[in-house]
Amino acid sequence: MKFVDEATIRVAAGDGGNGCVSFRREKYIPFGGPDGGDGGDGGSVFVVADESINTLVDFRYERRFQAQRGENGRGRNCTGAGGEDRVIRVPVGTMVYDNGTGELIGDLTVAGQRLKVAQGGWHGIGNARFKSSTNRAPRQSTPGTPGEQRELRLELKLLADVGLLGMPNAGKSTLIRAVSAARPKVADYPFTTLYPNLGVVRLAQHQSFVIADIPGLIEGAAEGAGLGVRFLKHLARTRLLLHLLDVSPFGGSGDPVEDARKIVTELEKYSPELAARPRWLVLNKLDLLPGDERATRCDEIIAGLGWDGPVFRISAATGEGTDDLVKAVMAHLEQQDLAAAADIGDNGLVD
Ligand SMILES: Nc1nc2c(ncn2[C@@H]2O[C@H](COP(=O)(O)OP(=O)(O)OP(=O)(O)O)[C@@H](O)[C@H]2O)c(=O)[nH]1
Ligand SMILES: [Mg+2]
Repeated sequence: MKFVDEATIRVAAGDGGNGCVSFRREKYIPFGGPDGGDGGDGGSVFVVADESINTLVDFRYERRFQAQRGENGRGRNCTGAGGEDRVIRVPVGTMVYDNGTGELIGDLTVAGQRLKVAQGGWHGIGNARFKSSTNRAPRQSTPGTPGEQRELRLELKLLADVGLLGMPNAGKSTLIRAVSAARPKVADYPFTTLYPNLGVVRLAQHQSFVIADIPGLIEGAAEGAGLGVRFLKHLARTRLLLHLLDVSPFGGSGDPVEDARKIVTELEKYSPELAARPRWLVLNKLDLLPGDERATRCDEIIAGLGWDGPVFRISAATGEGTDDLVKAVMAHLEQQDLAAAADIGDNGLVD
C-alpha cells in the first residue's frame, strides 16, 4: 500500500524587461546622445521545503504560480527594476518532476532547501549601450527574453501525523470521512476496514495534517486475534493518537471502560514506545445518547478509566464536535513543531 499525495501545478517565471530607445532632450543641447536604459531581469520561481507544511492539499486550490516580470528600461538611462521571485512552499520530502518530460528536477529532503524551477527572463539592452564611434545615435535596443514556463508534478509520500485507534465499529472510518475527503467504507459490522486509509484534513492555507484510519483492534490482537496488530506499524511515525470509544448504550461490548482498557493493553504489548505517544480520548456516537444522559455517561467513563488526559466528545456521524477536535489536533501539531524547532536551536545543531 503506497500513500502518495500528488499535485500538478504550472509555474511561469517573469519575462525580462525590454531595453529602451531614448535620446537626451534638453533645451540648448541640440544633439543629446542616446539614453535608453536596460530592462530588469524577470523574477524566477523557486520551490522551498517548509517543515510547517504537511501535505500538498493546498495545491488543489492554487495551481498557477507566476513570478513578476522585469520592468522596461526608460529614458535618462533608467534601468528597469528586476521582477520579484516567486516562492512556493512545499512539505519536506516533496519530489519535483517536470510533467512534460517526466524528469526529476529535485528532491527536497531538508527544511529550507531551495530549488529553482523556472528561470526568469534576461533583461533587454537599451540604446545607450549601442553607442559607438561610428554610430552616435543608435535606434537599436533588444527586448527582454521570455521567462521559463513549466508544468510540474509534485509528489509526497504521506506519513500520518495522527493515528486512529479503537475497536471495530468504534467509528474510525466515519470520523475520517467527516473530516477529510477520504472515503473509506463504513458499515455496522466489525472489520469493515481491512487496510489502512489516509485522509488529509485541511483547516486553512498551510494548515493541514494527515490522519490514518486502521483496522480495528480486539483483545488478543497482539497474538494475532482479529486482523492482528500489524497495521499498527502505520502509526509508527504519528505524533498523536486518537483513541475512539463507542459510548452508545449498545456500543462495543457494552462496557466502554473495559473496551478502552483492552485497546491500551494491546497497544502496550505491541510497542511500549507507541503506547507512550500523546494519546487523546475521543468519546464517539454521542448522538445515540439522550441529551440529559450524555454528561453523566461521559463522566462515568472518564472516571472509570481514571483518565486525566484530553477528552473530546463527538458524533462522527453528525459531525458534532469534530471541528473542535481537528482544530485542537492542528494546534497540538503546530505546538510540537515549534517545540522541536526550539530544541534544535538550543542544541546549536541548526542556526
Ligand atoms: N449514530 C452514530 N453512528 C455512528 C457514529 N460513528 C459511526 N457510526 C456507525 O457505526 C458503524 C461503524 O462505523 P465505522 O466507521 O465503519 O467503524 P470503524 O471503527 O471504522 O470500524 P472497523 O473498520 O470495522 O474497525 C457504522 O454503521 C457507522 O455508521 C456516530 O457518531 N453516531
Ligand atoms: Mg473502519
